[in-house]
Amino acid sequence: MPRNSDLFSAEHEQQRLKALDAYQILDTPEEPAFDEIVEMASLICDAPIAVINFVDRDRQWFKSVKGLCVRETPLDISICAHAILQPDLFIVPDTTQDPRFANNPLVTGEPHLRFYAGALLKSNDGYPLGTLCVLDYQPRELTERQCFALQALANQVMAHMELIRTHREQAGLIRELEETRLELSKLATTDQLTGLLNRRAFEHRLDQELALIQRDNHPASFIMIDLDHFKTINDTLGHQAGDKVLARFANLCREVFRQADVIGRWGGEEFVVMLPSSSVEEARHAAERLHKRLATTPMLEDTSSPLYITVSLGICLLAGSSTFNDCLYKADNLLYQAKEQGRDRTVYEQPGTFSSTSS
Ligand SMILES: Nc1nc2c(ncn2[C@@H]2O[C@H](COP(=O)(O)OP(=O)(O)OP(=O)(O)O)[C@@H](O)[C@H]2O)c(=O)[nH]1
Repeated sequence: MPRNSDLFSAEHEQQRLKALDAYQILDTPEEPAFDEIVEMASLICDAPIAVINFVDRDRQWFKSVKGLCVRETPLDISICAHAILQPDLFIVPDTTQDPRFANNPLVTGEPHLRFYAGALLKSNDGYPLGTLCVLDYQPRELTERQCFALQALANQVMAHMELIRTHREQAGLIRELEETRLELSKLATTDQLTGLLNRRAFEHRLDQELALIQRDNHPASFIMIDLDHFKTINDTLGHQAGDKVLARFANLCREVFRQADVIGRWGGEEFVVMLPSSSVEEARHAAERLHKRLATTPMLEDTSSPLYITVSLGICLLAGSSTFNDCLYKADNLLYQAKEQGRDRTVYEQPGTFSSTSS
């Protein structure tokens, strides 16, 4: 809460302007709620001019105004700038008789203001932000009841501004919560090292695809991929290098497979891909692309010699009659065969038999 002795200090002025900025009221459009208060002030005080006005850095700005056709005036001719330095209602019965205002251009020229009464608009931490004021073209006074009403209306202006501020802050909090929720849901579905879907999210996506397949009967293909001799990479180059390889491999998969294909990290050095509306033959083509790319793309380049890897794959059909576990079992079996047959190859399901292609 500012002390009276602080009222003229530069530091107090800085704090006051900060308090004003916090309401984000300056240069906002006219609003009926404020216009009605101004209308009531004019009516109750029987004054032709009424203004809700805020004292800014080098201007006074009118949120709502009746009886004048401007929305701001320079600070050096502002009567309100004097009003906000007073602790209470500021009344100038006759401006021509007050040495502070007798030469003010608003008094000596248009609109020839003669009477001023301003009630403080105070922030909730006590800073005077502006006034609700009434003005007249002739010298006069306000009754005690009018003074009371003017201050009560000024308090209503501030109560309304507090409400707007609280709404804005709440909206900001809701936005932040939503962002956090999205972030958390991304974390819950993403494998941190590779940025691919994690096992749980992949399973969920595959269940959805199975439900679709059961409806429209367009089978998908499922690929299980395992990096060959990955343990050797960890053992010879370290776990960190192993991590780099996994991340690089995930990026390569993103490039090799189509946008519509769903790629996940099943765990360790095992990856899974679901290719919607694709035959095993189509999946096999994608697998070939992967083998070829791996043969020409080093996974690590900052080693003594560039590191290339190979992978083994199992491909099966994901048909409407399958369950996820059937499919997993089949693909795992096919992958096992690929390893058994010497690695760096794809074994794929053919009706009734399993077939293998070596890369
Ligand atoms: N760097 C790293 N290594 C991992 C991660 N997850 C699993 N591994 C390692 O992956 C290796 C897998 O080894 P194995 O299951 O023996 O398989 P492999 O060496 O690839 O041999 P084959 O699959 O038979 O070709 C183990 O050494 C695990 O510690 C990981 O997130 N980062």
